[in-house]
Amino acid sequence: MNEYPEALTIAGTDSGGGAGMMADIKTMQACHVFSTSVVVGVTAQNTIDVQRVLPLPLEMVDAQFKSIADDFVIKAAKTGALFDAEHVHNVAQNIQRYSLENLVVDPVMVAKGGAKLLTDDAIDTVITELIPLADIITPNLPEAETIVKHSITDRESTKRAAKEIQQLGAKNVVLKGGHSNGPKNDDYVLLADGSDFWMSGQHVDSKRKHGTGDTLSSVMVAELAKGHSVKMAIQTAKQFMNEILQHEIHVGQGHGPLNHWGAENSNVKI
Ligand SMILES: Nc1ncnc2c1ncn2[C@@H]1O[C@H](COP(=O)(O)OP(=O)(O)O)[C@@H](O)[C@H]1O
Ligand SMILES: Cc1ncc(COP(=O)(O)OP(=O)(O)O)c(N)n1
Repeated sequence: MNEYPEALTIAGTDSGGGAGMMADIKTMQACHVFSTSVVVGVTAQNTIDVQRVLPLPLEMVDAQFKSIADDFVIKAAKTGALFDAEHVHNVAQNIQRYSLENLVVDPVMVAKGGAKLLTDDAIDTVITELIPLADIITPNLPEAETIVKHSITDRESTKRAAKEIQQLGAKNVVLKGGHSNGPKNDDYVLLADGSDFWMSGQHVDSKRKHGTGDTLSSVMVAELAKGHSVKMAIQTAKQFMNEILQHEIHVGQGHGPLNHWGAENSNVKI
């Protein structure tokens, strides 16, 4: 009988199948990890835009956490879009109630099309309640700027921001460079022991990048669930991203989804 580690995504759905929880589940499947899910909210979304957002009642979120805790052995988990302060608070409480370990926090704020997936007044709750629980946090550049409340313009300010986010309580910080304007897509990593490094990625000029952040953080969750180190999980995630960006699929008319099969016959060890 095959055994697969069990992991959890706590996030919102994307009806278009490219981002959010759908990207998480597809990624973990590609990494040979079994993904369970707590749906925090539902979006009506496609590759063009987000048309509607509906956070679920808190008691339904609680019920899903309980269902999972009653049955599964969750080795690693991640958070994605959490929508508002009430839901961020609820999720932080449930993570502690069920002692979820190996937590990757993707502090999703805005979708690529510009739709808000976190209200402005929820930022403080993310900072005070969720970030301190994170084993790894994976902000993109605008999210990191919102958290540290200053702009990030170069490598020095990137490093300073990562340090500030670590001081808020996240053990390891991956500051993603996908929104930088340069020819490179380097991500900066600051580990719990204070060591740091840059992960490089050649810029891929593509419209089909919907769900990049979800996919990157989900590989980390999958690799942590297998028992790999934080450093290895982060490096594998970047290799996976670099690989699948080379293998576009043509779905939808707007910002198309990534190809989660794209690393199948590659050298990426998943
Ligand atoms: N055009 C691109 N070429 C290469 N790598 C990219 C590109 N866009 C994003 N990435 C990589 O994808 C991952 C997700 O980054 P980013 O797009 O910044 O996150 P988010 O989806 O949360 O905004 C990072 O590792 C980033 O470097
Ligand atoms: C429901 C939902 N969650 C998260 C996102 C954003 O995902 P991300 O990986 O940052 O991808 P882009 O939207 O930036 O392509 C989402 N859109 N929907």
